[in-house]
Amino acid sequence: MTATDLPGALSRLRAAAPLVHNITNQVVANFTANALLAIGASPAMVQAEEEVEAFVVQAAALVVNIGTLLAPQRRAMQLAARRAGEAGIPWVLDPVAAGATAFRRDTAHSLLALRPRVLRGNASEILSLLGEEGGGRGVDSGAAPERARDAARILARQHGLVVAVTGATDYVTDGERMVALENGHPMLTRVTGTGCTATALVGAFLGAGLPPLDAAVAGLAALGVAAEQAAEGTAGPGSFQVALLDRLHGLDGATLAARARLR
Ligand SMILES: Nc1ncnc2c1ncn2[C@@H]1O[C@H](COP(=O)(O)OP(=O)(O)OP(=O)(O)O)[C@@H](O)[C@H]1O
Ligand SMILES: Cc1ncsc1CCO
Ligand SMILES: [Mg+2]
Repeated sequence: MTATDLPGALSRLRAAAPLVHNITNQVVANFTANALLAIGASPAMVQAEEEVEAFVVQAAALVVNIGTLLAPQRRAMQLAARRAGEAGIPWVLDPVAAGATAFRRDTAHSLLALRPRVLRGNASEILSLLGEEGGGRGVDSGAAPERARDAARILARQHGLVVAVTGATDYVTDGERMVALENGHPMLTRVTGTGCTATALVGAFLGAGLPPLDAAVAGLAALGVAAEQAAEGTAGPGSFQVALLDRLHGLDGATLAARARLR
């Protein structure tokens, strides 16, 4: 995956308009649904354990995010992830605050065992999944993404998936290749749920049929470039958040390729 592949990835997403099934947290449900619509996907937030298996098979991809985890929701996540695996529907895991409590840690590990195609977290979350001290504070990272690069590579190999660690620089690895992305803007840390949005966008590219590494790079690049554009001339987090939706909607392939800083 190089910057020149990004326009094709974006057109593919918009042509497919994939139905993305989200089981996510109550903080970001509205914003991530809007971000998915803005980029050209079709979001649905469906989390009752009674219906997630019947729903997920209608979707192109599943996004699982443990941000405001409750026991019934955890059961729904496990049911949906297992069914997605059986049906060959790709899914992405966001292990929000995985190191903070045993409940989150155990849930994240049980979901990892169900083989998501992509795991996306901040550095503290990725470190904690490998049993290392990640220094997280609640949902926020206390470590630089560079510290979690090795952990990401090991987790990717152990579980046979793609791991994306986000921060000032994002790193995406399948255990062999390592792509670094230098897009984004500090304002992304002043609005809640931008990591969750990154995860959902990765889900949209998975749903468009991209291979996991390409989907992760495309999702993070799209968010990073849209955020840079959104930050131009906004006064603070409120207007930035609104501008981010506008920029995801207006994002074009040529601009994405020109502004993406991949190495
Ligand atoms: N200092 C920074 N400069 C530029 N971009 C950043 C910076 N920090 C984070 N980002 C970007 O912000 C987005 C969210 O990443 P982050 O690592 O903050 O996720 P997170 O901690 O899971 O967030 P949340 O829990 O609020 O959803 C990513 O696209 C990342 O590249
Ligand atoms: C603030 C917050 N608390 C639980 S999930 C969430 C959204 C960012 O991860
Ligand atoms: Mg997060």
